[in-house]
Amino acid sequence: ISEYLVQERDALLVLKAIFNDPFLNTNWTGLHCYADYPSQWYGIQCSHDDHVTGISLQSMGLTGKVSANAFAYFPELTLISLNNNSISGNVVNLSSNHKLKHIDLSGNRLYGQILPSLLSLHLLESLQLQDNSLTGPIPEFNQSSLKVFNVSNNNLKGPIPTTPVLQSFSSASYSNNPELCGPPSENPCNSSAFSEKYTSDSDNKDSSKRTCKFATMFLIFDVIGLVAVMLLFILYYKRAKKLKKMMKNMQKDLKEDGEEAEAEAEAEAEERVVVVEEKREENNKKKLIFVGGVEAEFELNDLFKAPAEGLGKGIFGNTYKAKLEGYMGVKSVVVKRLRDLKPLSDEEFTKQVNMIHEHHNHPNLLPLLAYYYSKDEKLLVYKYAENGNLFNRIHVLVSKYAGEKSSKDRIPFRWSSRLSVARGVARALEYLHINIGGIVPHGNLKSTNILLDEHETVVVSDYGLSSLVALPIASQRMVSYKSPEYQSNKRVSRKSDVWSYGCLLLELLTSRVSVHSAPPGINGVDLSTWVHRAVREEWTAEIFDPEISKQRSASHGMLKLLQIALHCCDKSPDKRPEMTEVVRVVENIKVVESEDEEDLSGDPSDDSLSITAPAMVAGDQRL
Ligand SMILES: Nc1ncnc2c1ncn2[C@@H]1O[C@H](COP(=O)(O)OP(=O)(O)OP(=O)(O)O)[C@@H](O)[C@H]1O
Repeated sequence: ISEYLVQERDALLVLKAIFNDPFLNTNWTGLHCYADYPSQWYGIQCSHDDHVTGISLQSMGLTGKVSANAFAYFPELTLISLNNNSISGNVVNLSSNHKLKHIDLSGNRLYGQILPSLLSLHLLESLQLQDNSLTGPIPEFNQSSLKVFNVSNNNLKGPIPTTPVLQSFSSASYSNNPELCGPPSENPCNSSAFSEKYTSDSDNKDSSKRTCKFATMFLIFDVIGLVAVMLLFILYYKRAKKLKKMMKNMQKDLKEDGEEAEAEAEAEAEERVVVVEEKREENNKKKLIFVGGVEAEFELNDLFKAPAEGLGKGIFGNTYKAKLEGYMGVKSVVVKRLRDLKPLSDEEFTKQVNMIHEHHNHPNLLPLLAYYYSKDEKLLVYKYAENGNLFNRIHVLVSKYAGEKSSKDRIPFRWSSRLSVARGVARALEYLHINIGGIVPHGNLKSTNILLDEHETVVVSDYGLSSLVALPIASQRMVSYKSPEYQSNKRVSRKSDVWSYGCLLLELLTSRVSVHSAPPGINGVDLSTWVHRAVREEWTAEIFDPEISKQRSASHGMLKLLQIALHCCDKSPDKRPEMTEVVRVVENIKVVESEDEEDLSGDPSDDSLSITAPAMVAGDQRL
């Protein structure tokens, strides 16, 4: 392979050593960046001639101090995205990466100044450095290509340069830098601490007087200093001879001592190796614990060695799909690397996990296969759900025909499939509410946690984990904590799960993303408010996803499900139904036999849904 590719591979290996991440340590093993074998270089994008073009390692809990030239050996790099890690060091020198278009280093622990060398990146389109500890002034960015810029939540100082490009961004791009001033920030430059440094004209006279005084004082100090240095020099000269003699003796002693010290250091290093070995052995002794009668078909090492694909980062940490080929029964498994948990002892963790697998035996709950616990690593291993999650099924378009890029569509998601999802989730939630104690049995019911297995059976994931999450994180990220009761009196209960179920039903019926469970970066709608508004403003026919609303024979069932959804979403928890009641009503909705019966006239205003829905929403929503 060419010298350049070797250089790039070596630079990746340096990064690997810096991050020292157990997953990357086992995954980054390729000879060099092959476009065809991305799994050997997780997060690395390669060009067709095998150069590194992108480094995309977001939210992986990476640590380590990145050196200034860590990226200098990737001349083809167009993207660096390391956001939401804990990487420290200065903002790296990227002046030799002329092709860079996107830099996202936000949410790390970077410090020091933003390097002016970034000004030489003429193709730069986005620069995101927010949520770090950067200091100093903002360089005068003026690349016309720059469309996204964010340096908020740092400690940057001084006036924002008046270049047209920097002035075109909103104040949000600069917020929370107390010593940054001038437009577009909301902090005027003549105020507060800033004014002391960048003095106004009226202060200039005073300051020049002060400068004069200081100059005289400095002159006196200089003279005194000079005399002192001369005296010291004479003293030094006198003692030099004595010192020379002492040095000679010392060198002799040192030589003898050095031999002894070397031997000591060697012994110390050997001792350290033994400790590390012992620790490694201790970890190895801890094995994957298989639960629920699952046969131990693979070991921890197999998981680490298996080709892995990142599925995403959730509230508990990163989730990977690992392909274990050659094992009977299980082909792919999902590994959740638990991070950001409440501090837990081995016993507490095991108790919680036992609670999960003791109750996993329900056809609509995703079974836990195994778990692993050590001080540094906590893993949960689940069965891989072949047909993905409900969020993607509802919202994501896929290529209709392989190879035809323009023809994109959704996998058909007919009324009967949606009804069976509503039923499966209701049954799973009822089971959790009846069988698992605790205040919030699920706590995070949303469409990315509803999975479809190889038989299209709906399985709910992430149950039994809510009590592992610390309250500040739970209140930011878990769906139950978005409920009206948590907003008003900071309390959640099983009824918060019922509310989440109502939101999920509305997502299922409308095919709109719910604001309460939208994945990061995706905007959603407050669906309950939106449905009520749709009725009030008489565009009721638009509530339902056209894909199902044209199945006219199912309209009664759809209205019934909408009624249940709104009842579950009632602002007052006491007025919401129990899940047992919900299951009863959802089970009673008739499955329409013929799915082909469609209203081909395409006139939505003629739909019975638009006549019945207002009465239902305005009137009694009880089940
Ligand atoms: N067993 C599984 N089979 C298939 N896909 C899964 C499985 N478990 C999780 N996923 C998918 O992997 C992705 C990441 O999951 P993860 O649970 O880490 O985060 P999340 O569901 O997006 O958020 P949260 O942690 O808040 O629930 C999601 O898209 C999820 O649907």
